[in-house]
Amino acid sequence: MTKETMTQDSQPSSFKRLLGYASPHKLLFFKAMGLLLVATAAEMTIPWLMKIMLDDVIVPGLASGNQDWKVLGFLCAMMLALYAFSSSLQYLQELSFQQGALSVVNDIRRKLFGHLLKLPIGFFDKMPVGKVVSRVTNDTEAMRDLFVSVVPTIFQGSFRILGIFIAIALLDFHLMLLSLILIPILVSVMQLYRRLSAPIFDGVREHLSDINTHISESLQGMRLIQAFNQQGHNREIFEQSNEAWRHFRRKSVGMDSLLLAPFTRVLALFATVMVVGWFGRASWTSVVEIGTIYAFINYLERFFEPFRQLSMELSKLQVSMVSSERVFEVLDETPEQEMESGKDAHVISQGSLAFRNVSLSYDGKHQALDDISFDAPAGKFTAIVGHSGSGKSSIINLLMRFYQHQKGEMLIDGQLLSELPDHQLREIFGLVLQEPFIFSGSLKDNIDLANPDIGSDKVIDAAEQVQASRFIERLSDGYDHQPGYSGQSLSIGERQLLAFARTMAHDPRILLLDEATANIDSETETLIKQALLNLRHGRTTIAIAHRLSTIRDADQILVMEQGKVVQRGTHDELIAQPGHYLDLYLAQKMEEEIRGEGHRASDSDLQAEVA
Ligand SMILES: Nc1ncnc2c1ncn2[C@@H]1O[C@H](COP(=O)(O)OP(=O)(O)OP(=O)(O)O)[C@@H](O)[C@H]1O
Repeated sequence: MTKETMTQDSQPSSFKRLLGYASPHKLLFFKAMGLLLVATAAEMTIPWLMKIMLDDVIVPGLASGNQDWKVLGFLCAMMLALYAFSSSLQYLQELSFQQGALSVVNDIRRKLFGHLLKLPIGFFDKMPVGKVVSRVTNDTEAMRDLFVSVVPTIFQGSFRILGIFIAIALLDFHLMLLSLILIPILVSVMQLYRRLSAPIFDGVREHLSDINTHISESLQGMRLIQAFNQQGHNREIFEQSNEAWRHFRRKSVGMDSLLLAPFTRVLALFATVMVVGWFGRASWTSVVEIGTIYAFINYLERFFEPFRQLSMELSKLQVSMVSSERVFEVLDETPEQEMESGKDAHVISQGSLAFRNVSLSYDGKHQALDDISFDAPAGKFTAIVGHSGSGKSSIINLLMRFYQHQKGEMLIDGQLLSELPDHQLREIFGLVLQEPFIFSGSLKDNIDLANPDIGSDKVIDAAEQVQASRFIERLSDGYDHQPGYSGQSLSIGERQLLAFARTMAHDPRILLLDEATANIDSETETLIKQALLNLRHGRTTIAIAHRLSTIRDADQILVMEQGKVVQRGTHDELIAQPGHYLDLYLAQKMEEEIRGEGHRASDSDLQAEVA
């Protein structure tokens, strides 16, 4: 199915679905529609009063030379009062529609964000941050228009058209029948507009979201852009997206002004000619009252007004339908298969882990993990090393249930890991990422993560145990310090220590560490090493290690290569045999020597150790 046909076919169901979101606020919408009906009825009565004033008061008064000023004044006052009444109700109905629409958008945004939080990590691999942001903000905002202007206009327009037909029928039934031919013509043009404009509006939204993606990526990578002198290149990419957006937007404006507005004007002219012709023919046989002609022309003008308004709303309708589809597309993504939170937690007393013939492929083609088996005994330190892309992080991804493996099984204390409810799984594992993420909020907020079981004492205790308290207490506002967006006011080492404190405070049974590769000064490095020792104490630990110097004390080291475990043993065992580990070890030693860090192991030490 092409995108175009998909957009066409899915619109009615999106429309229905969107209306479904209005149902919790139906009272507000019914109130708004009631007000709109009364306001429109009051407004529609004005030409009829005018007809009465002309035909029954003014014309007879002119003929008899005796105007009835009292009735004339009364009718004028009635018309003014009706006009004021209808205008006030119009204001109130707009207010109610706006309130209803804001509530609907609020509900959709809440649902969308809640849904995003449950989506598997794989979804975010496919969809860039900017696009996701665009769906939660711009697209939901565009959906608001549907309730604020499209639905009220359709409703009011239909009511007006019906009222006008009744009024015209009362004035001249045959002419009403003749006017009916205008309806299928107008409806067909609107259909044509809908078909032609859907892909154009889709293009507008798509390019807008490309612009957002590009802006958000550039802002996140601003340091790199400036450091690599990429400003010009970035501006070019941005200008391309912006130009593409302008192209589609211009097309959409062209559609509005070319197709709809002139067409309704031509049709209105044709209708006026038809009416004049009709009355011209009628006046040969009967005397037509001037008020009737006035009312007729007035109603006929009003007849085109709803179509003109509807045609203007059609573009908004298209935008909101396209936006709704984009929002529903995200809502229809299957959330991570959630193990029921009510399900009984398993008893995990030891925290031993085992992989049995586990395989994982992210894309169905390339094996990231290929038939992996190992045991990580309770309370012991298991380190994983290997070249970049060998599959180290994939092991952590599977344990945290960020991705689903295709073969094999993972066990925790001899029970299937897949049977553990989500909430228990995430409590058991403490994850420390290579690049610690710092949320906006205070240092305390970043340690307790709003967990009600973690009080201030526990926060301070955790920070002390991993030695983060040293830098925190040096700050004038201590634990209340706001480290800024992504923790920018903290050094890399401080961010690491803060992440350790966070994990320590949550007291997990099993630690999953992705060791930081960033260069930190030797004082911070010593601090971090000590903090890690404290953090690992009494916990099963699986650590991805990039620097072999940090894993000499590991109880076992798994060496990975192209998704397989190719060697396993302790540091001493592994450097005593040829293989990947020894190669890695020698390469790193050499690198340290070259960087002048060889004071820890001179050439002769190295050779002695290897021998
Ligand atoms: N989200 C993903 N989608 C598709 N492929 C992925 C994804 N994550 C990793 N891969 C691929 O799976 C393989 C193993 O990646 P993994 O991240 O586990 O390696 P790693 O040893 O941790 O590498 P590094 O040390 O560079 O972090 C690589 O070929 C990688 O390109």
